[in-house]
Amino acid sequence: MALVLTDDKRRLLATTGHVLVRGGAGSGKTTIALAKACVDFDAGRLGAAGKALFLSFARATVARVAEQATATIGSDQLSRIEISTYHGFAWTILKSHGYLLCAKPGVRLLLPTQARDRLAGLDGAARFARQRQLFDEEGLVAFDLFPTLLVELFTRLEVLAEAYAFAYPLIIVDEFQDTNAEEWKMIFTLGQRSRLIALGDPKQRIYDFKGADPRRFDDFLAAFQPEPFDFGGENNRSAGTDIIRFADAILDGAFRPEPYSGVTIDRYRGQSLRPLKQAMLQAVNRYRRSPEWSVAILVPTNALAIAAFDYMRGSDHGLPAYPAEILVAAEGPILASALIALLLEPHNDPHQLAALVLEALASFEVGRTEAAGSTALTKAGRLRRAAGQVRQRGDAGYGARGIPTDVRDLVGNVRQIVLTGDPMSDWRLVRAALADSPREELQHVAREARHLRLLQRGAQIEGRLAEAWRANGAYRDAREHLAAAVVEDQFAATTRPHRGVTVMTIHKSKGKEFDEVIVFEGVYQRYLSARGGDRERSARSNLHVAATRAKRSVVLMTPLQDPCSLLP
Ligand SMILES: Nc1ncnc2c1ncn2[C@@H]1O[C@H](COP(=O)(O)OP(=O)(O)OP(=O)(O)O)[C@@H](O)[C@H]1O
Repeated sequence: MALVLTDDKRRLLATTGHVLVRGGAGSGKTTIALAKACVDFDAGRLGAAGKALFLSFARATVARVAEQATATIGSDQLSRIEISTYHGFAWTILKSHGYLLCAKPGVRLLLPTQARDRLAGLDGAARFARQRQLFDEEGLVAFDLFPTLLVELFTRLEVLAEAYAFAYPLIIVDEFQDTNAEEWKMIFTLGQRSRLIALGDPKQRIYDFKGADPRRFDDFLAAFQPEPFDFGGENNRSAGTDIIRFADAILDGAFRPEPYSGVTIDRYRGQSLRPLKQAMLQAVNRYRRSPEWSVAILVPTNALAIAAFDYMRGSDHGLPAYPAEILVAAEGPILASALIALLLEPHNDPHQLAALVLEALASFEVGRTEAAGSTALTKAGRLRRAAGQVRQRGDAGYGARGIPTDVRDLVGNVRQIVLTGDPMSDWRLVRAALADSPREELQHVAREARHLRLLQRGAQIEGRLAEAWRANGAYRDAREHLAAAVVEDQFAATTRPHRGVTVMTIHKSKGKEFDEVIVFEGVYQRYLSARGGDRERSARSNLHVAATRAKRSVVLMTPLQDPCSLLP
């Protein structure tokens, strides 16, 4: 790619202080920031050993940026640019120095699945207080606590802050519009010693519910007096189309009467996913002969993403199976897999195992969705009490019927299984035992566990289990092995950029780009959940982000029987 430089972009490359870059989707913010890092390196502004640090939220964004960088930047320059997620960067520091802030000799990550369990039912200040308590007393670090702890560490240990500033004299903060108050404090702290380049697009703010705030740009201007740049409507991603014009019109509803090139609105009939699959197959057909291409299916909810993914890969509805990939929050599958791992481990006492299964079921109930409702919390409480009964009273603790007795039967059946030492087939045997249970809750676990492949670490988990078997002739510590692989997965610096067809939620698509984007809503899983106020603003921003991911064309699908009112 030959870099096209406007006068403004040239001026940016020559700055020596803090910089704020605003600009629409695809206006080239990421690209110019990387070019700036190279210019600073060449001009000796990074010092003898300093690097430019590029911080982003999503791992796939990082992957795309890295790939882009590799294609356009020399290897000596590239070695002086470090690309990471905000979380990955903070964790690198906290895992080695976090213990200095708490009473424990070391710190451990509180995985999102565990966090959902241990923080269930808590909101706002109460949730934060509990996270703090888990850190202070147990050395457990929740993701939400990362920025706060990093600020504390750098404030108390100036020498550490100095060392990191020496290593990273230039820090580029991407997707600045979506930073919350704690993340902003972290950026503020980093900016006391390093030069900052903040990149953001107010129109792409889609994390209000996690504390993103429209005033963030003013905060930055006031705190750092950066040189401001605005690349406004420059469009490098979908040049030659009207995609950006259309996406901007989604924000205020002011659509023009003429059609928008590159944009199709498809009001589909019926309630099934068939029209979506047909649209996907048509898109694939258009790109079949290109060596590399990407099509994204973007949907409003996690559940719809999983349903669409299964539908794309299945063929029982008469359309050919297509090998799509998926990108969703994997908490449900991870918790389900933890339960299978537990059943794979050697246990002498069946009652102890049954109690652990009941507790794992409780964790699954509260942790598989983003925020557990009161029914799930009550049910989990009941399961935990049942686990206590079984532990205390053995056989007499199961009661006459209900989940505990089905768990007892499950444990009995699993103990009959002769494990082979081949992790994949043993895993499937245990999963089948769950699927065969008459109890819906246990069948649900089996269904969720099928989606463990959503995690990039399947092969690694298998390798670790195989090693455990070789060493012990049993899957000792299977849960630990699974957890270790999940931790690595959380911070895997570069997942590959997407090729072929990928299904994901709109939120997951932030910062990415694809040749073609199909945005789809079901009859019940809607883009817009309620008219007016914040809900409507956020639905408009989501659709804006979704549409602007496309390089060549975007198809927006909505049910004919009740079309989305935000579309023209
Ligand atoms: N100056 C430029 N010259 C040529 N191509 C460019 C230039 N800037 C960006 N591009 C291309 O345009 C596309 C979008 O650029 P980039 O990802 O930097 O935009 P962005 O503003 O960061 O987008 P978003 O906010 O949507 O993440 C990329 O494919 C990139 O290679």
